[in-house]
Amino acid sequence: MTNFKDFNISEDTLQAVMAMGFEEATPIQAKAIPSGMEGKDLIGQAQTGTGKTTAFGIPLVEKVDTTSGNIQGIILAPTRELAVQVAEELNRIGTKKGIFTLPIYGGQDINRQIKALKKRPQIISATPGRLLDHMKRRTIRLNNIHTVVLDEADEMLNMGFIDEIEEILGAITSEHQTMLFSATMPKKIEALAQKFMNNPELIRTKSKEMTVKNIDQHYIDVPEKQKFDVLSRLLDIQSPELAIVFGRTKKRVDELTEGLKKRGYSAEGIHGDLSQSKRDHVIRLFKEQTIDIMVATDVAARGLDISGVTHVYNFDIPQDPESYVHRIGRTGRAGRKGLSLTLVTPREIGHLRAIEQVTKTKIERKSVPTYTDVIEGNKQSALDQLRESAQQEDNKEYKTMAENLLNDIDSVSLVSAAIKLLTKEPDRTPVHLTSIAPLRAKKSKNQGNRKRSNNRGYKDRNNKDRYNKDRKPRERRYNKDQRNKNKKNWGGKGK
Ligand SMILES: Nc1ncnc2c1ncn2[C@@H]1O[C@H](COP(=O)(O)OP(=O)(O)OP(=O)(O)O)[C@@H](O)[C@H]1O
Ligand SMILES: [Mg+2]
Repeated sequence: MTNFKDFNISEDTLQAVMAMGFEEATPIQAKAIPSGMEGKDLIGQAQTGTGKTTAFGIPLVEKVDTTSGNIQGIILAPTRELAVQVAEELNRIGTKKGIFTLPIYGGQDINRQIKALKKRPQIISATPGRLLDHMKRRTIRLNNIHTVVLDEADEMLNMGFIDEIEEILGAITSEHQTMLFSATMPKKIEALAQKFMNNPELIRTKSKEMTVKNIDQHYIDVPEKQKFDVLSRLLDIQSPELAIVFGRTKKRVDELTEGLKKRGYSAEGIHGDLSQSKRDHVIRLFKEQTIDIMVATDVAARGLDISGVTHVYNFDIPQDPESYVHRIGRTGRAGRKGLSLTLVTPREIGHLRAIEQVTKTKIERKSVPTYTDVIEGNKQSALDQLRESAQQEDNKEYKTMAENLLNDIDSVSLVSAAIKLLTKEPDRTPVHLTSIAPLRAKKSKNQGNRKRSNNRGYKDRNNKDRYNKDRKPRERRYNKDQRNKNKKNWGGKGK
């Protein structure tokens, strides 16, 4: 066990970290903070949700010269939301020292960013494209950089950001420390490390599996055409507090979101074709728990730390094991429990096995929940609801009516009728999704090098806002209490 006091860090930073509620350092923090503070180049790999941000955040903040208003540290992140989140965490760590981290990302008005830059941030947390834009306009200069962090380094390569990254790293001529962090470090990272790092120390936390143990991982073998009904049933039975549903393409995410709304769930979608304001709005609704379900492409697979996500559903099996690891890693963070469920069509079983092999995890098979399972669940919910209500004191005004009724009808018949009335019928509103082809298993060594593909939802162009911003999410058909029960077999999270 390592306490933050054991690191040789300033009182200000120590206090800031205490205020964040951290007591002990996580294993990656215990290893990476001392090396990082020595100024070594390092590659840090640790499972999702284990505190990598603070692992690089503390050494970075500690190195900043507070008497200077120059930009001294750069963090590169693959998505805008992650750049923002990392900046927020760095601002918490640096608050006592008075260190300001500014997020810089595409989709936000560049003039607004130029204005914010006048406040002299010492650290920038950026997506590569927009940072380059500022470098070209000379609104950001990198001549005083002493620390560079690549968060989710492998994903930035996957997304085809290699040219941008090389251009940015090549432009930093001052002596600097470079740190790479991710839960997955495929081999292709080595080339980047060799080119831009100085004898990097490889820091890995010991564990056989690539995924955290506190996520129960399941899959269901189901034909493509039945997937949506199965997802609806799972949502009814498991009644997740907060769930992310991953779909393969932007179109898929749009269709899934509409389908879920049609059936009365409170869901919103997020992908790279939406305007930044819409993306921000959806993330906010989800964080505030105004909506229960966020439907997303892989744009939300990496790094996002939203507390309270209990369930991750892979409506479509992820493209590769790395994507699987990161997607399911949106739950089970900071030691909490989580559940993931992947829908796999019969021809994709080989692909699932490949994921199991690379991640060294066993994904447990579950059978397709039946319509009867849902009804049984709803009956149980109705019963629990009745029981709870009966125990409350505020039913007095109904007592005379009840007594009169009981004079005419026997009590068993009466209670049976009440349960029947309270039992919700599952919503079977027809929903049509465009079919997509199954994914084929591929060897892990051929993975990666994906071009920045339209399907993965990262492109900044075509920012169409397909949703009416003012439209409120529809009320979910079942209230949470009703759906909270009967999840023993399904690992639901009742309150
Ligand atoms: N020492 C600690 N004690 C308790 N909680 C911590 C500690 N360090 C970080 N956390 C919390 O753990 C959560 C996950 O941290 P973080 O987002 O840095 O994980 P990560 O390893 O970067 O995950 P990912 O691979 O998904 O990006 C955050 O909510 C963070 O505040
Ligand atoms: Mg992270």
